[in-house]
Amino acid sequence: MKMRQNIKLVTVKSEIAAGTRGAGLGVDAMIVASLTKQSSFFAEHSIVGVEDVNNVLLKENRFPYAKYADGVKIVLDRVAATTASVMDEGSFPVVLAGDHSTAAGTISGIKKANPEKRLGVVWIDAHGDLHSPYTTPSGNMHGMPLAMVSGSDNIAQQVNTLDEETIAQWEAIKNTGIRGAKITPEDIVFVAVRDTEGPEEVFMKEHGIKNFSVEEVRKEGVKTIAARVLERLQDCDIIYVSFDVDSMDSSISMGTGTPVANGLTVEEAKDLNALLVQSPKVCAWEIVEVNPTLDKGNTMAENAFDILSNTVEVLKNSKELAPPLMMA
Ligand SMILES: NC(=[NH2+])NCCC[C@H](N)C(=O)O
Ligand SMILES: [Mn+2]
Repeated sequence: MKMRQNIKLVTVKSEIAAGTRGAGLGVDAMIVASLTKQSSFFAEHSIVGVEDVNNVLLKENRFPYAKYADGVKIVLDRVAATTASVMDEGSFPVVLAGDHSTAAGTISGIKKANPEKRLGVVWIDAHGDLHSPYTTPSGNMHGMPLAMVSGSDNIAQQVNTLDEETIAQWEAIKNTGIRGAKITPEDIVFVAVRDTEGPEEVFMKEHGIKNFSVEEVRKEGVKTIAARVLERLQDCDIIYVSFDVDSMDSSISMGTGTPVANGLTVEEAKDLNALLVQSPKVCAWEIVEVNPTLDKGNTMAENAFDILSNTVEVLKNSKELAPPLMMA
């Protein structure tokens, strides 16, 4: 069975790790966008839904430096289990999620299904999402997925003092899917990152994490950048691409929780994702952080849906590794 002929949409309407409310509505906003565009995309692909625990937002948060960590752990476990089983059955996971913390669940699931494989990550985002509870400026766990999966506390850059319970939650989160780190920081490549804090910057430097800036993308062209991204991950066996819509410019749409100026255009983001998924090593793709409650009209979701449907179309028509991935 060919994975790419068997796309599985994994929907995760979770928003508890974002600081602003509404990202949980992002998936439905993309479905609305597909209807506006009279597309049958959501009828053409099978969908598996991961249940959220957004009701925890009605309760008091107990972890100031890892907000709703116990709820985040529940969602990550579910996303990891679903991603692993989608891959085990020979399907290709396309994850549509609310806040970006879910990416840690996806990565954990990929690694669970492919424990012997070296996994590389392409992170297209305005943010580095490399914080731990020890360094976070906000306590919002959507700023932490890459630390979760690389097992990084970044203690050298510690700014927050944690209580025992927060430490226990964080340790549990780092062991999602399989025990310990799923990736090494050296196997992360950033595109369009332009809003980072000191501890993240030190960490990036320490581990030689390359960011292809928006300026570089514009100067060298999307095609060259896609090739350079993949070249940096050439020693990885499989690759996961994570697309945060805040990688795009905030003047196009404010429909995301943490918008940042000077981002990618919709066309650049669309072309970049399409070029990346043509690599046979790409084994999962994710789109996150659409928040229609912050938008004018449904602009962000409409752009996100264009990128989603185009990426899936290109995926289906491109070569993949010989199945099963374990043997490749
Ligand atoms: N996935 C995201 N939108 N992340 C935004 C993170 C912003 C900031 N670095 C923080 O940790 O609070
Ligand atoms: Mn992000």
